[in-house]
Amino acid sequence: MIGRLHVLTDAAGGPPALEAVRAALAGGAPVVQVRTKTGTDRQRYAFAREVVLLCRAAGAQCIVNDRVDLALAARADGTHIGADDLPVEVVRRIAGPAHLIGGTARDPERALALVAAGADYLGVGPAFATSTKDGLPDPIGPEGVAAVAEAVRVPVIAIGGVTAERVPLLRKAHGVAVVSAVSAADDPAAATKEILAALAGRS
Ligand SMILES: Cc1ncc(COP(=O)(O)OP(=O)(O)O)c(N)n1
Ligand SMILES: Cc1nc(C(=O)O)sc1CCOP(=O)(O)O
Ligand SMILES: [Mg+2]
Repeated sequence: MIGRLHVLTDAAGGPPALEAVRAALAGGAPVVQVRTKTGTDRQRYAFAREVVLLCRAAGAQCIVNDRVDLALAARADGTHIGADDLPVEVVRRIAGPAHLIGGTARDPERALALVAAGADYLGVGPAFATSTKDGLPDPIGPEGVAAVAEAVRVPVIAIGGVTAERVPLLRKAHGVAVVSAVSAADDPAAATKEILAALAGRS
């Protein structure tokens, strides 16, 4: 089963992003997603592999965004697949049954298609407005997240503008994914703990 808090690395990667990963793991993050958008494949592989090793030492799961080849090369636990990446059924064929596969869904229809294709969990958003990623559609709100969660049997991870204060609004989600709430925090370990406490306090 996928963990309830996914801490996504800052897209720039490199030593500052690794520091944030160390802090998030120290704060108890159960899942780290390697989300790099720049650099050579060699650099991206090296970064992913370092994160995998840190996660392994901390007992956390490691997911690689976009690229199943990097995920397998770095021996990550899974891959998160977006609309422009290889199709989920192809990733499943390449990666095998034990590999965790997440897919991005913004509505129940897409969510059902991703699950039918073999997704183990769904990232659903943007739950709230965010400046971390350009070109996103309007926020779907907690109601949009709930509509997807009610349509599928796999865990739904809400993403986009999620903060510890907003976690109670996302009652139907299995968990949440964050970038800035941890990586831009003054104290990323404390921020991670705060989000975990908010998740634990929902039920
Ligand atoms: C948990 C989770 N949910 C959604 C996303 C977004 O993925 P994607 O659509 O591939 O967009 P990028 O992150 O690649 O910009 C995610 N990464 N994680
Ligand atoms: C990478 C990403 N994907 C989203 C989606 O809705 O698919 S929202 C998002 C950015 C999440 O960053 P923050 O926690 O700083 O808002
Ligand atoms: Mg992606």
